[in-house]
Amino acid sequence: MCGIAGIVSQQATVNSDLFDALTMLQHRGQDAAGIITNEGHRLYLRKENGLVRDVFHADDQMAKLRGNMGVAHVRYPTAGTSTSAEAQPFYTNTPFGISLSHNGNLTNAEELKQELFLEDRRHLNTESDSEVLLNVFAHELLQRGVLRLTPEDIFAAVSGVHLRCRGAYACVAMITGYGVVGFRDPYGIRPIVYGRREAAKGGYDYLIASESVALDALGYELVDDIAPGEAVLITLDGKLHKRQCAANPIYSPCIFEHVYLARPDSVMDDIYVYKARLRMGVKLAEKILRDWADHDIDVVIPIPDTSRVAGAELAARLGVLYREGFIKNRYIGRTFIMPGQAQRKKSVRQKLNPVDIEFRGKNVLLVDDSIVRGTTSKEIIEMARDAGAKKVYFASASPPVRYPNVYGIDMPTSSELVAHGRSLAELEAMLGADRLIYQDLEDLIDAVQFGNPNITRFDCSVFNGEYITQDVTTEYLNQLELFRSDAAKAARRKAQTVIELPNA
Ligand SMILES: O=P(O)(O)OC[C@H]1O[C@H](OP(=O)(O)OP(=O)(O)O)[C@H](O)[C@@H]1O
Ligand SMILES: NC(=O)CC[C@H](N)C(=O)O
Ligand SMILES: [Mg+2]
Repeated sequence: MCGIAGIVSQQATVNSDLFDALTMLQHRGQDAAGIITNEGHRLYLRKENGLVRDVFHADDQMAKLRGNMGVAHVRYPTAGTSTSAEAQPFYTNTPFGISLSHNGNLTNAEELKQELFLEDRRHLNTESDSEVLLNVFAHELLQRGVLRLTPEDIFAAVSGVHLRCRGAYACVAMITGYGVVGFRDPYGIRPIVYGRREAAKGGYDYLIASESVALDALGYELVDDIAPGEAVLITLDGKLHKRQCAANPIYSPCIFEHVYLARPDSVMDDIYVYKARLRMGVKLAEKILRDWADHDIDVVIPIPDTSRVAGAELAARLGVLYREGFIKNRYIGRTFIMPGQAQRKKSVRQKLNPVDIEFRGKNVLLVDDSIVRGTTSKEIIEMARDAGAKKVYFASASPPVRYPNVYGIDMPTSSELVAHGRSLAELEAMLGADRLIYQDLEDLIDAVQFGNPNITRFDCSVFNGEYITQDVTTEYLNQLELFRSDAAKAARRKAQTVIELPNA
């Protein structure tokens, strides 16, 4: 769930707008950030590990990113390694000079790598699936055999990508001297929207981004989502062209965006994330009232940040006090998307501190949006007890996360998921809760789908193990586990002795 952005502007420079867009998307990736811009025949790139504000810390670095068109990225790795060489945007020089930012994860990257080497004669320099995707797009464009591009050529190349790539991809690609194209896989697994802003000298500036919050902050009005399989091209002269490039697109966005990944103030696929989270709170309250009518909950306490919206509504519907019993240190990032378990565990205690008067002698219901590895819930339950709570109940606004994600969330290993293979009673004991309540999957789907009944299915694979692309075999999952478990990643980090050749 990286964050991507692309701008074609009628003004002179896009560097600060891309920086601002990335800052609005920081919650989607904390590992690395990058911006590439284009002026005339030249490209200007800066990418590095770190948060947006650290990567672009000096004014002169920003000033060097020249031009009125560019694409940008914040990374949360799901493939390859987390070295700066795999930070994005990626660049390839043939044909035309193409730069690409990708959110998602390809499920056939290994086969494509072979094809690219053996048949297309293209060189890949990293383990990143995004570099694979870029080279497939580049090869498809090269196959057009033209010197002067037209929108038709770009759309044909995107169609070619849809035929060859499987998995999740929401992308922005910049073709040097020509324009920026945004496209989305035929299932629309990861989000991507576009908007426009009137330019001072006439016409429009266009911004394509992962979430609408990026548009809000920069004064762009949301035009639409890019539909599954669709491509939206903005040429340097400010013209917009769009086309459905997939033969059989099927809207199936990832439901976990609404649970945790996205900001609540984003609207994606016409669904207001904030409202979806309120409805998750309503559904959870209904379940508690249904199954545990004589509950003795004194106070509902959310686990900041993401569960706040659902938690407040849950408390209101139960008619129970809602209190901010945990105070969050605003300088610690999101723990779930941190790279290693040791760092995640330490961060929970650094990040959240209890206000003990809200716990002392009370039966508290702690609410979180999800329980994934159990890092947060286990620590928090212990902290609530230490703060003097009489009973500690725990509710999750989503169902148990039991299966790996292969579409751009780094949950590759079922054994790392606390709910995998465990019953409710086992989980209660393991996490140390007096009672554990999970949202039912049908209720979660209802809560999200209510915002846009036209979407008839969601990717819920982390909850039900059904992978909508239908190409995810046990063998693939085993390979993924071997390569991307916390232990495997740590070993690779240690063994990394090669001097990097940054892409571009
Ligand atoms: O079971 P776990 O493996 O701990 O993962 C789940 C937790 O991680 C996320 O919080 P995070 O700190 O990433 O971000 P937030 O501040 O947006 O809630 C999520 O909101 C849960 O609190
Ligand atoms: N989370 C993502 O979208 C990751 C994008 C890409 N697979 C990478 O690892 O860089
Ligand atoms: Mg959280």
